[in-house]
Amino acid sequence: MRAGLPVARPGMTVGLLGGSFDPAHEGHVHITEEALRRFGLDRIWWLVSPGNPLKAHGPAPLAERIAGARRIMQHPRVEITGIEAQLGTRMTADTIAALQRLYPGVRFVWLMGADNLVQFDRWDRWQEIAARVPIGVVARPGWRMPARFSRAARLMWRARLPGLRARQLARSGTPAWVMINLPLNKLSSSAIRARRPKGN
Ligand SMILES: Nc1ncnc2c1ncn2[C@@H]1O[C@H](COP(=O)(O)OP(=O)(O)OP(=O)(O)O)[C@@H](O)[C@H]1O
Ligand SMILES: O=C(O)c1ccc[n+]([C@@H]2O[C@H](COP(=O)([O-])O)[C@@H](O)[C@H]2O)c1
Repeated sequence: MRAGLPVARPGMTVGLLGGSFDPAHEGHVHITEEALRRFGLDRIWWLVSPGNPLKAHGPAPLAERIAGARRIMQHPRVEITGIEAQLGTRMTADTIAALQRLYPGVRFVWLMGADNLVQFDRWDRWQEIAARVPIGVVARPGWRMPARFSRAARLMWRARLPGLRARQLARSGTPAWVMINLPLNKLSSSAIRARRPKGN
């Protein structure tokens, strides 16, 4: 195990929530707590990303975003990490491949809000991601239907599990994905940034 990386034993189920977290907010906390429970995960690791490859403008400095995430998300089974910066990966497919090499026997699940499923087919090697790990999608206000009818969802339709089987997701063969409905939370980082006084 590389120094500074979180610990996980073979057999454990670990959800990965990647994001800019610029800044982290209660919506992230809410989906994390729900995902732990609804997908029956042992751990969730937040992967605070060096920067979304599809976004033109870089986010706030990584250390600042990690510190903000640690202030808001405090849970014994949740770890806030800068794994992608540590591993030198930027594309999710590379991050997952590296984690699977580093943690043999750990069952990873990729977590995302429904808005991310809508653009998932534009991610680098997205089908490789779906072949590597099951995917847990959580509903987000305004995005449930666009996600359901997205290109990625259509192409992966046969791999979809019904919501009632969400707890089996981590132990399912791939490709497998499920979209769960939660009490919705309207918060977003962009709305928080838009409310900030200019220059902050
Ligand atoms: N309120 C929410 N409900 C459901 N999913 C959410 C919510 N907020 C964030 N997510 C999900 O959390 C992950 C990380 O989100 P991210 O850091 O991009 O925050 P964001 O609020 O979506 O930011 P931005 O508004 O800048 O796009 C993504 O998969 C996103 O879909
Ligand atoms: O690998 C890709 O091509 C890719 C394209 C867009 C987004 N992602 C990942 O999706 C996660 C959510 O990104 P964001 O910026 O919407 O918070 C984050 O982990 C990004 O690295 C990954």
